[in-house]
Amino acid sequence: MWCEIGVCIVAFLVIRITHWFYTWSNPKCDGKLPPGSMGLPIIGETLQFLSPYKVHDVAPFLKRRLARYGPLFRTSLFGKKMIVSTDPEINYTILQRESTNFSIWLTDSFSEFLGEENMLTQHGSFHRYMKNLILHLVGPESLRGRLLHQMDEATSRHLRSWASQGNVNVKEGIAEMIFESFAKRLISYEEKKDGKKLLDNYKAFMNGLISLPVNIPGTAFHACVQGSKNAIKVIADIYHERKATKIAQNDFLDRVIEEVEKENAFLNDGVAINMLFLLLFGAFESTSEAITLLTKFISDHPQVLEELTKEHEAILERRENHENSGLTWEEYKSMTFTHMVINETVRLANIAPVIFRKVGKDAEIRGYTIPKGWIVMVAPAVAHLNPEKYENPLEFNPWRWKGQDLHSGSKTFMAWGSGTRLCVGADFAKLQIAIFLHHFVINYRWRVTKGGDFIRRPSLIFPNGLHISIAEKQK
Ligand code: HEM
Repeated sequence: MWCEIGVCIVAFLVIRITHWFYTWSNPKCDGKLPPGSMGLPIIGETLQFLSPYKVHDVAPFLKRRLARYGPLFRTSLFGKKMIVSTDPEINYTILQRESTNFSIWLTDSFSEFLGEENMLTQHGSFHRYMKNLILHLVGPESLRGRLLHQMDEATSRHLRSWASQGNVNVKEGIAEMIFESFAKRLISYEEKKDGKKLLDNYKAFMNGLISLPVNIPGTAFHACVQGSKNAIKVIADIYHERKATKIAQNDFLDRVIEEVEKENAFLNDGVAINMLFLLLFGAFESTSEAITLLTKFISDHPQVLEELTKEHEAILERRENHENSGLTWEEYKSMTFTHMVINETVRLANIAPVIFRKVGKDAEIRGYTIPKGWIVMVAPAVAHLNPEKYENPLEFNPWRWKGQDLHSGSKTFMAWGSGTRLCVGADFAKLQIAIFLHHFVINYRWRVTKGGDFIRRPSLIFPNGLHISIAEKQK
């Protein structure tokens, strides 16, 4: 009898598990789902998606499914049901329809600590208000005014210090440089003086940002959550102290507190602190990745370095007072080849290789249903590396941008995003890259000594940094 009961239990379990597998693999939908595979229950195809590769090419995960299912397919990643779009038209439509059908979605690592009160998940008038507020910090007016001068001074000072050391890891050196000047401008934080390890906590946060959401000590996800909590705590302490003491520091935090204290204020303490945290993260990590990759590219392509040097030396020659005057906005705007190099770098870097949106209501696209509650993963990197749009797409060739509009995106160039969520820091990042190049190519001799290899998961990682030897040019 026990034996029969045992057989019944096993049979029951087999049926339940088979049923579970079946319903997982064939999700219900009022319409026709795009083709694809949901992978294993819960983990879906996350491990395949995160498996590292070493070329600036379309991720093998996407390539294989694109070949098998076409540009729109279903899968499951990070425990969520997903539709992946690699098609530029569909990507564009989805990113334009933010707030109506497709709202922003953050991986569990992000939302775990940001909660509901964060600027990224805001919509409509509140989102527009936040964007305008941030533009006071990094918009063209601010860049043309104080920031250009501050960034110019900080960059030239850091490069001099690199040269006095003789060697530097560009990835770390640039990240520290941008972190230092941006944290100062944002909340008057100085790592050396305040010593609260804000930068280290950011690094822990970034390392686990795209990882399986397993919050157990020892996992990247756990370190990520801890790092973000610690970083937010440092920022919150600075915020509350400033609010209590009311001692103005002439930084962005003064402005934020002014907004919070307005009658009927849009902004509250929680959103303000999260915004400061996100801005500092956005500012230094992405821009330092772009500059590191760019340094590697120009080291591998001497003719690009030569053309850049010509452009920047010509700027100096046109200046009336060579020695003392810093870079001007007009000079920056005249850097046509530099902007071609920046576009080519961000096209290949694919710093944001995928962008996520949550589906608010069922949508029909090309005869398929994108069901409410699912996540859409837009992959602009596929268009950036499409040979039909970019000849020899894996080649670093800034000249391909000649004669093209260098300052706006398109369906096949979305390195800065598209639609209402277009990167608010794009002008800041481009200016920082241009200022770096200006000093780097005019004043220094340098060569790569170590590192420069990268992996993608699919975000860009430099496991060994990029080390250069550097010395001032003899004039
Ligand atoms: C090379 C550098 C950078 C790249 C490639 C980049 C790329 C992007 C992309 C693709 C988006 C759109 C995300 C989406 O649609 O969900 C975005 C949004 C954003 N970026 Fe950047 N970014 C860079 C630098 C910066 C900098 C320097 C800052 C801050 C100073 C910044 C702040 C932001 C913010 C706050 C958003 C959200 C905008 C919104 O929700 O409306 N980014 N960025």
